[in-house]
Formats: sequence, structure tokens, C-alpha cells
Amino acid sequence: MLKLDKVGKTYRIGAFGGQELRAVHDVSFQVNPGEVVSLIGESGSGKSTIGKMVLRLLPPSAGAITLDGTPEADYYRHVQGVFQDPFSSYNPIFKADRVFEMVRQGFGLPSQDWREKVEAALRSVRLDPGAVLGKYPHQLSGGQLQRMLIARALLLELKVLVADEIISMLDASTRIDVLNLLGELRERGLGILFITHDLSLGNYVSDRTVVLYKGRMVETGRTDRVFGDPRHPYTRRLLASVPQLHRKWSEEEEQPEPEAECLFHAPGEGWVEPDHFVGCAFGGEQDECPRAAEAVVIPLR
Ligand SMILES: Nc1ncnc2c1ncn2[C@@H]1O[C@H](COP(=O)(O)OP(=O)(O)OP(=O)(O)O)[C@@H](O)[C@H]1O
Repeated sequence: MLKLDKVGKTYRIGAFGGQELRAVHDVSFQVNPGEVVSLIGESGSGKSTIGKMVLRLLPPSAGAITLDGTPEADYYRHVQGVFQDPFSSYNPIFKADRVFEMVRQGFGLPSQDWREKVEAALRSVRLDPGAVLGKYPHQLSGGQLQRMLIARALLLELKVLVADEIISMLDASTRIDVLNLLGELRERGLGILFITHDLSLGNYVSDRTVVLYKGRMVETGRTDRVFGDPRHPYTRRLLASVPQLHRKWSEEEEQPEPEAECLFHAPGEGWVEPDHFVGCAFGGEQDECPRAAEAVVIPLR
């Protein structure tokens, strides 16, 4: 089980790193084996920063990230990531399957039976080894390249896959294939952290959802509860802003603003039901909240 416990990240910014930007505050959640957890939030809400900390590409400034008490050296074999742009993960002048050889060398894995293992991993992501091995990146589609990256991660005794906006650059028909592939990997016991700004994707793919606002968790719980009965006003706003098929944009614009809800302070903060948490987007720090003085909090139920 991957566990984040009160994780925070502060970046040093400005000339000579003289200023601080708190990108992630006090984030705690877990990803169990065979579970997809989606991390949802607007641009800049800290999703990728959390993904990078989980992948140990960035050190947390506070809190801890652990995987079953795994020793540090083994962590990288068990927790791997796939990112938005599959093309940038390949060197265009080398054949695409060089990524497999690089991972073998990088982790000092034996060359014996390697080809068979690679072919088995490719088949498990529903790729025909004969159709992709020996090809250059430009000869393969974005969906095939993305699947190869997932196959590469599978060769490393993967326990948790961090999928950061992995389908946003794929076309509609390939997207659903990759999403269904994630579903199959989940069935096989993989834990998946699915990072997206797209609420409908998060709803489609995940068992549990974490909603972020400016680096803070404002709501988390079972996806059917968070989407079916959102308690934080921010989550409600997000859900209301998803375009709906039967409505035109002009009609959307005519919708009145919801009244008298402070966007940030949710009534009944805390555990509103088992496995459904609602928190203040400012961590209860009143002086940070621009609307604290004017906030009128109404009961949501
Ligand atoms: N290396 C960095 N140095 C300084 N600030 C950073 C760095 N990386 C991200 N940030 C800042 O941290 C905040 C969170 O960024 P992050 O990329 O994690 O958000 P995100 O939710 O993934 O956004 P997006 O969906 O646009 O990728 C932003 O304000 C961003 O500008």
C-alpha cells in the first residue's frame, strides 16, 4: 500500500530562491493494491508535484511517503510513472524498444530470458510484439508508445503506477483502450494513482477520488460518493462546471451563481461519512482565507 502522510512541498522561487511557494499542504491519502485513486484539481493545484514526490523525483518538504515499508533502493522498481507526452519519453533516433534495454541495464536485471519477458509484458498491454519491436517512435501511434511505457513499468515488479494525464494527448478511440487497460491492470492487483484535471475521466476510471484546491485536499472519498454527493462547495462548483451533452454553452452561462456558499470553508469539515472527508481549502488558517470576513456558510444538506 502506498501511503502519503501529511505531505507538503514548498518550492524556492524568485531571484536566488529568496521566496517560497507552498505548492502542496498536508496531503494524506493511500493507494491500496488493486485500487485506482484519482487526483483531481485545476491547473496549478499541485497534482504533478504530488506525482513527482510519489515517484521520488522530488523530495517532500514535509510528511512521509511510504510503500509497504519497502527499502529505498527497491522503491523505484515498485513505483513507476507514465506521463502525458509519450513521444518525449523516446529518443527519435533510436528504435522505440530501446526503452526496455535501458530499464534492464539501469536496474541491473539479467539478460537471460529478457526478450521473452519483454514480449510477455507487451502482450499484457495488448500489443503484438512483432508489430512494435524494432520500430522507430515515429512509426508507432501515441497509444502504442503509451502502452509500451506501461509494459516497461510492468517489467519492474510494479506495485503502483503513477499515471499523470496519460491520455490527454491521445485521440478519442485510443483513450478508451488505454483507460480499459488501466482497468485490467487494477484487476491484476496494481495500485494506480490517476492524475487528471478532467472530472469525467476521474469518475470513469477511479475507485476513490482526492480533490485538490491550491495544494490542499478539500474532499476525498469513494468516487461514487464524491461525485454522487459532493459536500465541499468547491467540488460542487467543479462538478457544475463540467459541460453537459444536452446543454448548450449559452444555457450554461445563464445558470445563476449559487448563493451564500463560502467557496472554501465547508460546513461539517472532517469525516462526513466513513471514507468521505471534507476539508477547508485553507487548512482552517482563517487569516489566509480571502473571504473569511464575508463568509456566510450555509448548511449543504
Ligand atoms: N519546479 C518548480 N518550481 C517552482 N514552482 C513550481 C515548480 N513546479 C511547480 N511549481 C508551482 O507549484 C504549483 C503546483 O504546480 P503543479 O505542476 O504541481 O500543478 P498541477 O495541478 O499539476 O498543474 P497542471 O495541471 O497545470 O500540470 C504551481 O503554482 C506551480 O507554478
